[in-house]
Amino acid sequence: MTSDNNTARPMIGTDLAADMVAQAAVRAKKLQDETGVQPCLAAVLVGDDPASATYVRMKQNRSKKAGIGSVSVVLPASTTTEELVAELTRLSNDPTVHGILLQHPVPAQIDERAAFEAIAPAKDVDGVTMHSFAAMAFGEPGFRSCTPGGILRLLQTYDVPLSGAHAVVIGRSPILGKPAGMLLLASNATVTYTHSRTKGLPALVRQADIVVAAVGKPNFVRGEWLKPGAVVVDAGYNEGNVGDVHAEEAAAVASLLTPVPGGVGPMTIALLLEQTVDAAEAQNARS
Ligand SMILES: Nc1nc2c(c(=O)[nH]1)N[C@@H](CN(C=O)c1ccc(C(=O)N[C@@H](CCC(=O)O)C(=O)O)cc1)CN2
Repeated sequence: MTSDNNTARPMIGTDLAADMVAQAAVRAKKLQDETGVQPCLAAVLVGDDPASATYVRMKQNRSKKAGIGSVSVVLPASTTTEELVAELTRLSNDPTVHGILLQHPVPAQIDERAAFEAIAPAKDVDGVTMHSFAAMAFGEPGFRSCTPGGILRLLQTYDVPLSGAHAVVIGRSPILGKPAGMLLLASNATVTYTHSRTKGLPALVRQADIVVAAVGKPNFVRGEWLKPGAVVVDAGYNEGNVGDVHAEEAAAVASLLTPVPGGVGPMTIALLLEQTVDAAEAQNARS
């Protein structure tokens, strides 16, 4: 239950992410010491969107701290689908590269799905290909889409009961809302997907034990939409470090709430690095 002066407990991603990166660093060093192979992540950025450039830089800085090599490919905003596919195919065939990430979004003229599919499944450490999505949907081992995978880790670490819980996911993007719902379903939650054309959204959200907001609109989810005691995951990364949930209002109603910044964001990068080491280990074992 909550009261007028309820304050939700923050579900902090920073510390957990730091632990994950530290563990990835230990594994990266072990692989390098034993085989001479340093895990390597290639980041592909198309165009000059400042936020995307910042996220790529953050991924590369944290890779470096974890002893993971990084290769950066920056392509002009005028890049065609064919040119991007050719670059991703080249990286897929490069034996010194173990993981590939294509920063989303790409400029409008590019067929983003075609580009994602040019990433070899064995190097899809960002979990964006149909191969990875299918493995996740069937509960098979494979790379998970990083933000949804990070959200699940956070919920598990904070002992949030998932089995039988009603989770409402707001947003249906292929790298966030859709896979987040599938992972919750695999943990036996009852999942309601909602999106821009959903009618009566506040009433649906009010039924949720767990809310995942992945809609890309600052302060979209209001406190009055929430059931008292709900667990609220804010996966928004809007300009100015503002989430999709009105944090102050939500804190007065929710039992657990991810902060922005410091919640889901760091978990996204930590899972990317963990999966890059997974990929390097697997490719080394095969060679
Ligand atoms: N190919 C991908 N593209 C995008 C993804 C993704 O997972 N794969 N996710 C988002 C953006 N994103 C990573 O790319 C991302 C956004 C925010 C953060 C983060 O850690 N934010 C910090 C605050 C940032 C700051 O301090 O400046 C936080 O929340 O604490 C990480 C990753 C879209 N594109």
